[in-house]
Amino acid sequence: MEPSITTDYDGSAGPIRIAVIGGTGLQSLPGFHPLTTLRPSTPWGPPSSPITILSHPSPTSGRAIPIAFLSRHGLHHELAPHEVPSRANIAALRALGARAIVAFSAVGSLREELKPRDFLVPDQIVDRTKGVRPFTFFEGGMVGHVGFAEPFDGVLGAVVRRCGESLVGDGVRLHEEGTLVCMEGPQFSTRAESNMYRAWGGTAINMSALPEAKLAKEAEIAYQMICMSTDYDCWRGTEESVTVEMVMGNMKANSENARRFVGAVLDELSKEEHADLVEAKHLEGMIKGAGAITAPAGRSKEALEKLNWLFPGYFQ
Ligand SMILES: CSC[C@H]1O[C@H](OP(=O)(O)O)[C@H](O)[C@@H]1O
Ligand SMILES: Nc1ncnc2[nH]cnc12
Repeated sequence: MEPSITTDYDGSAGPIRIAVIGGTGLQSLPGFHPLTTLRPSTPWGPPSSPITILSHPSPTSGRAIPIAFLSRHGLHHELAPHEVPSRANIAALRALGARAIVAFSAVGSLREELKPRDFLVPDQIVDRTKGVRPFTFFEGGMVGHVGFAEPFDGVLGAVVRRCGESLVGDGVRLHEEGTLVCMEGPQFSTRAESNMYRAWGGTAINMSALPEAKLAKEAEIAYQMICMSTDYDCWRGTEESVTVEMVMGNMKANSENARRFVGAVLDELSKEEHADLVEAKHLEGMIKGAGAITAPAGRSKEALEKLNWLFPGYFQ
């Protein structure tokens, strides 16, 4: 099976290494110059949305760097969290060349100090999805086990955390660490659940970190989620529980900050000094060992075909 990316992108702006996944309220990246739009297909189906290739000028060399942008819930937020085709999303971005992904997410705050409109760069995840979402590339005759102790990429995370200065507004803060609880949804939590997540040490809650982060790990892609707090979920007895209007209202009101933050992160990642990071050189080949547990005699042709689409030449 050949990679079947329909590529109008002629590569003239150089290889695509950096991708942004937009979440709720961030279906596009206004203010960035679009070069082309791609409609890729993958062995796991089409991704959530067309992939826009944007041109971003490197602040150091002035060179235009191509950035891939994908909208997690579709162009019009038509995909529920459990319907997001995360395997296709990650596979399509990797096939395009992306090795560093910055993923945005609107989250509920589980901590007083994480105020609505504050940002959080989490370093841990607790999985509260229910096993209904496809969550691995390794199945059907090719078993693989990757380490997930660090669900986000530490090197990419360090770069993202340095960009907090780009945020403007009264008291808007960047919180540099925290545990993200990823629940199944689409219904929000009960108060008992919300209090339990707080007792577990959760900092914030969303419905999108998984399986996205797991699949990026399997795909040898440096991945960091950037969260914007939109509500206090339902644990605070004193005020109204989370609603969609609350989430969208805060996302909209703070969209300029989200855009500034992405811009600052892209500025930083476009610098020559991060060339190895955006190629994820530190992860290259990692999956070869992790996927070698199935002896050749037990490997199915179908599984090998799919995996070789994603990792050409890795597995025989
Ligand atoms: C509209 S509130 C719930 C919705 O918002 C978050 O989306 P995303 O992570 O894509 O920004 C959350 O995960 C839920 O999917
Ligand atoms: N309270 C909440 N729970 C789950 N996902 C969310 N996304 C934004 N707010 C949320």
